[in-house]
Amino acid sequence: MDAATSSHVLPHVKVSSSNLCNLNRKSSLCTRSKFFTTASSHSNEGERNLDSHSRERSLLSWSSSSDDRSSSTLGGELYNPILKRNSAEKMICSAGVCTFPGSASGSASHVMEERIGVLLLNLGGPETLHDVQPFLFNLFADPDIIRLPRLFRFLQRPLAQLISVLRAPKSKEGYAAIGGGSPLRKITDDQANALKMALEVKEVHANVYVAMRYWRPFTEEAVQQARFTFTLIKRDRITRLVVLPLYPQYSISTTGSSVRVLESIFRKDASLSRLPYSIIQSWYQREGYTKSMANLIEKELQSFSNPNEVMIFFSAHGVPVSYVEDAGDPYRDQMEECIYLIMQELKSRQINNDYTLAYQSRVGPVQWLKPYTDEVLVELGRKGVKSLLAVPVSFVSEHIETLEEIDMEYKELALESGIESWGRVPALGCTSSFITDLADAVIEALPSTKAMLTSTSFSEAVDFDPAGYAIKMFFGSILAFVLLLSPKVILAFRNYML
Ligand SMILES: C=CC1=C(C)c2cc3[nH]c(cc4nc(cc5[nH]c(cc1n2)c(C)c5CCC(=O)O)C(CCC(=O)O)=C4C)c(C)c3C=C
Ligand SMILES: [Fe+2]
Repeated sequence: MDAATSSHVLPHVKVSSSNLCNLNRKSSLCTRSKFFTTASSHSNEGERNLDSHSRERSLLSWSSSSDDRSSSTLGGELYNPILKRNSAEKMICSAGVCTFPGSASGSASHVMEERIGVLLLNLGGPETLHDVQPFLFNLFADPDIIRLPRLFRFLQRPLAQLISVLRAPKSKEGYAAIGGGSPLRKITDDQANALKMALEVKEVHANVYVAMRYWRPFTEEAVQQARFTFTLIKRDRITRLVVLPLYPQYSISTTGSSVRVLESIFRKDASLSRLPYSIIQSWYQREGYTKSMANLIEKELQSFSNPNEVMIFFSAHGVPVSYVEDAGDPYRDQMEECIYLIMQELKSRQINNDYTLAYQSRVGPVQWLKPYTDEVLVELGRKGVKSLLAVPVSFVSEHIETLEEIDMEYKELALESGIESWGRVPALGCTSSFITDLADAVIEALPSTKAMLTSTSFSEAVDFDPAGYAIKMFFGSILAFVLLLSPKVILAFRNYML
């Protein structure tokens, strides 16, 4: 994982948890009455089995009960949005410092200080052409990208080396065509800053961090790079973390992979394993996202001479079919639901265009999700479709697959196939309605943060590896025995030699 950071130290504000709520609402945040998110505090809930029923779907609502009025140690008037998860569980924020019942420091007798962190997870991309092959190596060395049977896992890295070397020339061409590198890091950093600002507007002061899965400017190993981010999270003494993958839909190959690495780091680190955190597994179903996408589509349709006749062409990054059919990846289901929700939103605005969904960017010899974007474009041209609006839907930043694959390759193919008018919806990037909604998602996820482990002893117990312990004990005993006897052994040896 790569780590770019945008760290702003939280104000040191202490609030007594017995002096909590003075609900003087100043923000639009508090006008919402109902919404839901898909936040989970356990990755294993999310990693392999994330159909819409098994995911934790929590209905949250804002409360403005006057019972919660009080003053804080800061004095003066406070703004305290209270987030209710259920009647027993409340998050209370004051001047950016939030209190949560059930947290170790949250008992009424404690004066506590919460430092909120948000960790954005993204894929990362090579920043120069020189980075392309090592970036591809990191990608293909990921067992969630090339899924080898356990028995053949030892081949993962040699295979990654081979494939990355073979793929690099084609990838380099693509990156060269978009200016010599991926724009992903800059866009993600901008999104991190925008999210921080959006949270500030809602009076939630948070540090926002970025962790990339496969690249950053330094050529370190993924896990070491991630450790860099976590060092910052520890340095900033974050007490509550919301993990927000920048993928609207969950896939084993994206969110699943990043979360797997993140949790393995947490598991091995005593202080991180006690940090309450919550993972927003997917957020394609949020109104803020679907409305923002619909806004972009509506706007772009206006650039056609006959907006009603334009085919809306959703193009999603594909995954191998085996992910969905064998490993239970919810990606396809979520993608279809996502398109449905966006279209519902458009229909509510009397936009009833034809639409279709296809999958792009397949790599390698296996079957990927169908239909394939290139084949559908040719088919649509053959059927007489004249105007087409491409909508990239699996990612919220511009990247090689929008800037090169869609804007260049697919556009050319479409025009060759008989499509006369071509348009493309930009990626959401820092669109304010979208970022504001991500801020809401973060706030909604705060009450469900939960530490991996809760006590030192338990942490030590989980770190305990019986096989390793037995080996260490065995060799340790031999060493101790030798050391104990060594003067005698040396003496005996000397006697023998002399
Ligand atoms: C939802 C988004 C993505 C899914 C799902 C996904 C799966 C996936 N990708 C590959 C192989 C490659 N991906 C590459 C680049 C790339 N992939 C995504 C997103 C998803 N990938 C993004 C945003 C990017 C671009 C980053 C950038 O630099 O701009 C590449 C490298 C580019 C290329 O050579 O085409 C490869 C290779 C697999 C195998 C996979 C699922 C198993
Ligand atoms: Fe990809």
